[in-house]
Amino acid sequence: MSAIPTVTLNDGAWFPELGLGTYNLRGEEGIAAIVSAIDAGYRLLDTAVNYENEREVGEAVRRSGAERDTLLVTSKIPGRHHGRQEAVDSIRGSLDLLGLDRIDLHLIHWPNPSVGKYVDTWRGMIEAQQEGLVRSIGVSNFTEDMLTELIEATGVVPAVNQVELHPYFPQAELRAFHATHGIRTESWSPLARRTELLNEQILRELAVVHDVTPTQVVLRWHTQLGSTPIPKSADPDRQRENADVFGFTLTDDQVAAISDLERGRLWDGDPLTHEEM
Ligand SMILES: NC(=O)C1=CN([C@@H]2O[C@H](COP(=O)(O)OP(=O)(O)OC[C@H]3O[C@@H](n4cnc5c(N)ncnc54)[C@H](OP(=O)(O)O)[C@@H]3O)[C@@H](O)[C@H]2O)C=CC1
Ligand SMILES: O=C(O)C(=O)[C@@H](O)[C@H](O)C(=O)CO
Repeated sequence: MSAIPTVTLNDGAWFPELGLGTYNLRGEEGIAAIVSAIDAGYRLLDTAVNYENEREVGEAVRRSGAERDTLLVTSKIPGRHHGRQEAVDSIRGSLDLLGLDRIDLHLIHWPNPSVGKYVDTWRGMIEAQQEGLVRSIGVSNFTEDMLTELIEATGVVPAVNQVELHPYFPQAELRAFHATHGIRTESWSPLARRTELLNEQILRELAVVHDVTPTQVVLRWHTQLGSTPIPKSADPDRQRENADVFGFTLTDDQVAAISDLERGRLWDGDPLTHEEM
């Protein structure tokens, strides 16, 4: 397997083209799963206050023996920590749990528009970045209008927007907006949480054409769209399979055929209404 390639974010930081989701990876089993992913070559680890596993992620970083600067840890501010000072305090809390002296990428987990504090939260993130608590700052589940509001209010463009994105919900318009503004797209639930997606006929056919698995076809589709997928797997074999997607290339027609699976969001994840405290 070749190394996972990287891109450069709008703040100059490096960022992998594929990472590991860690939702539900907890306890000793969770630590072992994260260490096995690092051993397999993963460099980007995605956690959040609300996953209640920041301690495990930090422990996995230490146990892996990998040089700290070769790893990139992402965490996220939950809705109940929205507000300028609350955001800085939340980041300090994440640093304590992780046991790290820096978070590489910090995101606002959900905009929670009914609370009306995401711009203040963003100002707190900017302060935390200036203090050196976090290297890069970004958001998750933000719409074009919300991104525009942050940029107009502060002049600081989020480095990343992590959103629901998979072949059933390719998010073409939002990705185009990101491209225009230099925001890196990151795909959550990139495998659509192993729903019926992996049995789709087109994915099975393309897997045969490229001598890979349907999962690898999906993950390559993400990277060719210019988005960083963060598949979660607790299984070392599936982790290796998921990271080994840079040795083949889908044609433009094949990318388009996968995008044709579009049918919309799969869960209650509309940023205009979803409240995640
Ligand atoms: N910002 C946000 O609001 C959100 C962020 N996220 C982030 O995105 C990450 C990924 O999303 P998630 O919802 O976990 O869903 P994924 O789309 O990554 O799917 C995970 C599921 O797929 C299975 N799986 C993984 N690899 C394979 C494979 N090669 N073959 C077959 N099955 C496989 C896993 O099982 P197994 O472990 O047994 O391999 C697990 O059941 C999360 O862990 C989290 O970090 C997720 C939701 C929202
Ligand atoms: O896993 C996450 O990061 C989440 O935010 C999830 O709770 C996500 O919001 C979800 O499952 C939406 O239905």
